[in-house]
Amino acid sequence: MKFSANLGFLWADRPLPDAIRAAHAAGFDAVECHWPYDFPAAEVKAALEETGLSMLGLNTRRGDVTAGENGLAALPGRETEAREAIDQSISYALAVGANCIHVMAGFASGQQAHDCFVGNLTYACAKAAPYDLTILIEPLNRHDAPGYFLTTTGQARDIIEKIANPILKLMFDCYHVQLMEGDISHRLHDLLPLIGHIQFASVPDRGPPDRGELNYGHIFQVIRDLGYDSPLGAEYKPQGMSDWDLGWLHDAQEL
Ligand SMILES: O=C(O)C(=O)[C@@H](O)CO
Ligand SMILES: [Mg+2]
Repeated sequence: MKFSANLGFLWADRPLPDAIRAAHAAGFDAVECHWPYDFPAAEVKAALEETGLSMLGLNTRRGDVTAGENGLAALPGRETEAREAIDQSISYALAVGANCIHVMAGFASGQQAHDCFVGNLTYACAKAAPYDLTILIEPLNRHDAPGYFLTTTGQARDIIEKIANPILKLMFDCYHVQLMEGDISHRLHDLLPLIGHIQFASVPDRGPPDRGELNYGHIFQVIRDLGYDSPLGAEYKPQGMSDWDLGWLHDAQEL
């Protein structure tokens, strides 16, 4: 199996080009990031070319982070900013050769927020379609992101089916799904046609996948047996030296 290092959490203390080099040295097959915009795309692209890794995905910017914002796309009245963020993410993705853009919804609720999110995602799909990019939406769990608009795979499925554009897909983050809904194996099976990317971390501490309440040895085999062969995103937060032991990676790459 193949694995992507999420550089929003792994080697996050380094400039993004150096984090890409570290992921390559550690044996990852690909990388992905959160918000790369502070780093010149040319430097990121050069590090990708030097290592041979591809950048799987990046997120739209969150808005006013100092005010606690976590995305703009479901915020009624903020459509102009949300669409600028989408445009920015597409430009950056094209500059570095990234495949997927995660359009972040933000903290909101209700029908107006739903309609706003659908409108902005429809815009994102129309803008991304000529470039063979995938637009992702990701349910986040209520412990880490209380008040976030998108929280369950059912809600994401409804939105994806309503927009009905094949480039709009689900980011299935096993960590968030376990915290909100559980039943990971059945959900992976049922949602497979809608899934554009899979991420993972231990539950509940968001550490490496070789501990916690989920058995990733089993889940990785379920994913493999489903015929899903894209790299899986290691999106976890190492907290101590032992969390940098990547034995799990080399074992899972043999599956
Ligand atoms: O938190 C996650 O999970 C992510 O995948 C981020 O990109 C969004 O906050
Ligand atoms: Mg995630």
